[in-house]
Amino acid sequence: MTDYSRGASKPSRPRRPHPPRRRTGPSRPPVEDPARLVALETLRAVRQRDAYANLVLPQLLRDRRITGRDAALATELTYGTARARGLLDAVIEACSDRPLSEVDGSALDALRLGAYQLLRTRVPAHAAVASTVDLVRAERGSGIAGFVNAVLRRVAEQDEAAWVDELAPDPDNDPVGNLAFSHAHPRWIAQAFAEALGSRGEPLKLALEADDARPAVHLVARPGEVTADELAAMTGGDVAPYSPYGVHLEAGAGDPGDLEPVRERLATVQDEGSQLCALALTRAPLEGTDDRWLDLCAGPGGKAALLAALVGLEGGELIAVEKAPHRAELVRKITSGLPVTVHVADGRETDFVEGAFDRVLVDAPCTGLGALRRRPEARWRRQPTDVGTLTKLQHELLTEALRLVRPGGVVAYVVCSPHLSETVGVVTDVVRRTGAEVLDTRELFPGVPDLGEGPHVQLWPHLHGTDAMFCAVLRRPARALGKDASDGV
Ligand SMILES: C[S@@+](CC[C@H](N)C(=O)[O-])C[C@H]1O[C@@H](n2cnc3c(N)ncnc32)[C@H](O)[C@@H]1O
Repeated sequence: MTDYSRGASKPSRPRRPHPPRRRTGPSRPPVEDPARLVALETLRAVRQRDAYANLVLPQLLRDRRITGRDAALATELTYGTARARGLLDAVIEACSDRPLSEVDGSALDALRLGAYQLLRTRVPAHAAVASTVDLVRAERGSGIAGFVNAVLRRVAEQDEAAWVDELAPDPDNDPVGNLAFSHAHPRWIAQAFAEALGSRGEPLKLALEADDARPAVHLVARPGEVTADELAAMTGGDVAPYSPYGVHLEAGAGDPGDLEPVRERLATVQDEGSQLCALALTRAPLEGTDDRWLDLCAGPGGKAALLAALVGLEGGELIAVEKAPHRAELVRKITSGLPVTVHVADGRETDFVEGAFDRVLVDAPCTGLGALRRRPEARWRRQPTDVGTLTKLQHELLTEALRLVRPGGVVAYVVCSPHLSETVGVVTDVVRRTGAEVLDTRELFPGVPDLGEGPHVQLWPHLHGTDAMFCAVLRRPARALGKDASDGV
């Protein structure tokens, strides 16, 4: 039974709270709860200035020298709250006497943080409520604190499953809506997953569940510098199941940037799915020259570093193109010492001559729906209207890649999204326009199970433990490209 110690009375539906008031009384001692304070500040930055939680939080932790258990708690609370926002908001609204749009922004941040602890952590209910209310009181005074207290007490009356039963769409009438609600995904994203999986049942449930869990950190060992076995021994991680260069660290194992092999640039953080897609490009059989590779959308450079290390072992070179100057700088940094030339340019309008490259990677800008585990607030920020703009750019970049690769050369088209418009839709249309040959990409993912009917590869967190990366490998035919090839879309 919920413990309402700290002298609180039985929870009841909140009455209309007082308007925000400036504190006028004697100043209160600062709240000694560094983990929840940085969580709250990060959630505020996400709400107020569209910040990225996974950039703001690590910086705050460093600035305040928060480490160990406090850092782990702050990370769990911040990312968990940001991920579950839609579900939390529905419960908060059901417990409040007003629509969320009328709730003070900082009260809403605190309510989300408190509701997350109540519904999705083992923090005792009284501690979740009291610690959240204390933070609000210290910052905003007792009027808003009273409102937050009252709402959280109502939230605490039921567990997550009971709230889902009460508030989620009926599973018989709207199975996708029901799963979306209970796994804290916007409906349109759950629908996109359902279409890619061909399922509104168990596979969709497993995919959403995996997408809602905290992901393990994956490292990639730099080829020629260290093996995956050595890297695993150095970091205490496990050798990855599919990538010969991959190592998995335990979820929440601390900041991987602090690990010696990462500091020494023997390894970098990279999802195993990304490693496999970059490797698929290198594994496609090729006749003739094979020493000039192109990465057409290179920033921040994870795949460029892996490709450059591999082509460098054979005496070749990688050309990396990136449109955003600051991201091109990141590519320069991560690939320094490797045979790479970085160009700041639009990949659709480079100066390269037609057919200049043997292999080309198009790791195209995308919705990122396949990496929602790693970008906690992204699912609530992305809009269905983003898809159309991106697919146009994806078409144009893939078409240009097929022009820049030599006849007989190969292009890997990769997106971190399972959305069919960004994946099969783009590839099918470009293949139709250009006459490019579609390779059975599954053969370029040796040892990886559950790759479906092909010819393209769609990875999934629940099947492969990777981000939901899509990869299609195409070959430029020896004859001229289709007449529409240079028209784009
Ligand atoms: C999915 S990210 C690439 C990730 C990268 N390959 C890696 O593994 O680190 C897509 C990149 O394409 C860049 N980009 C967007 N539009 C572009 C364009 N027209 N030409 C070249 N790069 C572009 C974005 O700035 C972004 O850095």
